[in-house]
This record gives sequence, structure tokens and C-alpha cells, in this order.
Amino acid sequence: MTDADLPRAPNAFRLWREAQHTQSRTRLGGIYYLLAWLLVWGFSAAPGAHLLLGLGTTAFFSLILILRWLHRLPAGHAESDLRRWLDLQAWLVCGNALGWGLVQAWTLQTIDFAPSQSIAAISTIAISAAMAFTFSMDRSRGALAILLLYLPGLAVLLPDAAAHLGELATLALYLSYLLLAQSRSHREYCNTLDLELQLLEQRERMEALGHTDGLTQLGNRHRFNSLFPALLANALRHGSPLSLVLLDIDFFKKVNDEYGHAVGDECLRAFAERMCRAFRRDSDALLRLGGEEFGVLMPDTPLEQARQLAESFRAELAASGFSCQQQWMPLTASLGVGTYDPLRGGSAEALYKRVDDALYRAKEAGRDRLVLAQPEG
Ligand SMILES: Nc1nc2c(ncn2[C@@H]2O[C@H](COP(=O)(O)OP(=O)(O)OP(=O)(O)O)[C@@H](O)[C@H]2O)c(=O)[nH]1
Repeated sequence: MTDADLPRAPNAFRLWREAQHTQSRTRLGGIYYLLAWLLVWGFSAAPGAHLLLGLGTTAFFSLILILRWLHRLPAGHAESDLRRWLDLQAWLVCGNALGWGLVQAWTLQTIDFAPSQSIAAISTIAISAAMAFTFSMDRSRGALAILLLYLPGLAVLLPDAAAHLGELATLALYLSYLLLAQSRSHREYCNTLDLELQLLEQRERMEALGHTDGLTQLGNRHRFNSLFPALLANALRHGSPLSLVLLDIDFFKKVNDEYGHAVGDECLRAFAERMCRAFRRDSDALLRLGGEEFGVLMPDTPLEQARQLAESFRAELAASGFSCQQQWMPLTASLGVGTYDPLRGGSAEALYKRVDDALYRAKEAGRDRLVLAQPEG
């Protein structure tokens, strides 16, 4: 998945990231339960005497291990799919934890497992500590999984609390430490996610700025250079025409010279706004190519349609001129229009040159006019 495919809305991004982290952080967890169980069983006083329990528990931990391994993330980032995936993964993790809690309780009350009690206890401490620090994506589910590791053992010790006061107090202390650590690692996880989201948004803003002309907010030359070949390739693939209009304000230098640069800027902004009103299709790309030169890329638009739109823009501009600071001044533009015909082929550079030549001829012929580009030779 590339950055362009990442979910854009913050909540969708968080959910998608949570699912990703949950997968990478919980995939291997199941193996430790299985290994710990084999140690507990293998070092008990009489493993052979508990063959059925030993094999059954081995099968249980193996099954959850396989299920956790096979439970792969959904391909897209549909919210309902991700939530369902997270729910099932949490069931598997909690089921694993409860299974281990029961093993721990079993060792505490079965005399044959007395020799492996410390193996079970160390394993519980190691697994729960790992859980507090790695399963930090979801605070309540992480806390539940930790509690499930300890509660069955505590339930066995509680009826004879007086005899186990020291162990119970230590366990309670350690459990509260774990829950605090898990809550803290959850906060840190959320902060990291916030930071990642901010970075992503900043990068998007920077990219947009790099493609936008600061004065008119139209796409800039950089945007044109990346968009033009892409739209041309698209036109070729779909067999549809792509029209290009180049527009150049006439005698713009005079506006600057007579009224000042600020009015010149205002004039460029007003020109861009008029373009936006004239070329309204969502698929049209409006660009400022530099100075007082503008362009419009019109996908799926035949020459005649592009000519009509461009011509009505020109006529309206010439009729209304430009008003600024309670002054009216004439404003006209020269235009070149051409179309890429996918049947004839040709490159982006060739189309640009044909339309630019047409614009030059419009200037040469006296300005305030539209000239059609020569057909592809
Ligand atoms: N105010 C302002 N002026 C700009 C900007 N960019 C370019 N210009 C000016 O636009 C003018 C373009 O002048 P020319 O290339 O001679 O074009 P023209 O005066 O429009 O003449 P023709 O195109 O031949 O009709 C120059 O004076 C540039 O300084 C800008 O961002 N703001």
C-alpha cells in the first residue's frame, strides 16, 4: 500500500493503524503460551499421568496459535471489516490469556504440578509484562487480557487467603503496576499515532503547496508538468480526446506599469477567478503556467467544445474588462486551442508546441483572439 492509498480521515487512519499494529504485535504471542505450557507439563512430577490434559492443552494452545497466525488483515480499509478483524483478534488474545490463567490456577492446586509452579509463575509474569507494553493499542482490551492471566490463579489462592497473604499482596501490587504501565503505554501509543497523523497531514499540505500557485490558487507549472503526460496517457488508454487551451493576457506589462504591481496581481487573481467560472467541469485542470500565461487541460473534450468554451471566455473578458480600486480598464487575452486525438497519437510536447504556436499566431494577428492549433501532422 502506498501513501496515496492510506485512509485520509483521522478516525479511519487511527483504526487502520490500530489494526496494523495489532497484527504485527500479537501475531507471535501465541507461541510463548505453547512453549510455556510444554515446559510446565514436561517438568511436572508425572507428565505421563496427565497425558490427556497435557495433549488437550497442547492442542488448545496450538489451535489458538494457528488461528492467530491465519487471521490476516482485510485487504482494504473498510471500517466495518477492520472492526470485525480487531474484535476477533481480541477474542483470540483474551482466549489465549484465559487459557494460560487456567493453567496457572491448575498448577497451584495440583500436587503433581508443584515442581513446575515457579515455571508457570515466571511465565505469567513474563507474558503479562510483555502484554502491558506491546498490547497498548486498546487500553480496555489490554487490561482485560492481563486480568485474565491472573484472575484464575487469584481465585484459587483467595479461599485460603490467610495462608497466602504475602503472595496475594505481592500479586496485587504487581498487577496494579502492570495496569498502570499498560495505561501509560497506551497513552504513549496514542501520542505517537497523533504525531504520525500530523506528519501525514503536513506532508499533504506541503505537497499541495508545491503544486499550487500562491497568487491565484490555480495549479502551477509543476502541476501542469506532472498532470499533462498523465492525462494524455489516460486519453490514449480510453480513446478520448484531451483539449489544451493556452491563454495569455494582452499587454499585461501596461497594467503593471500604469497601475502598479499590486493592481497587476489583483488583475491576475481576477483573471483566474473568471477562468474558474468559465471552465467549470470538475475534471478540467486550471493552471497558471507563469507570469500572465494560463492553461486549461480538458479531458474527454473534443476540439469544437473546447473552442466554444474558450471563445465565450475570451468574448466575455473583452466585454467586461477589469475593475479595480474604482477604475475600469480594458482587459483582453489571446488564446491557442488544440486537441489530442488518440487515433492520430503524438506526444504531450507535440500538442503543447502546436497550441503554443497557435497562441503566438493569435498575438501576431493582433491579440484578443482565439486561434486553433494546426492538426497533428
Ligand atoms: N503583477 C505581476 N506581474 C507579473 C507577474 N508575473 C509576471 N508579471 C509581469 O507580466 C508582464 C508580462 O509582460 P510581457 O511578457 O511583455 O507580456 P504582455 O505585456 O502581456 O504583452 P503580450 O503578451 O505580448 O500581449 C511583465 O511585466 C512581468 O513583470 C506577477 O506575478 N504579478
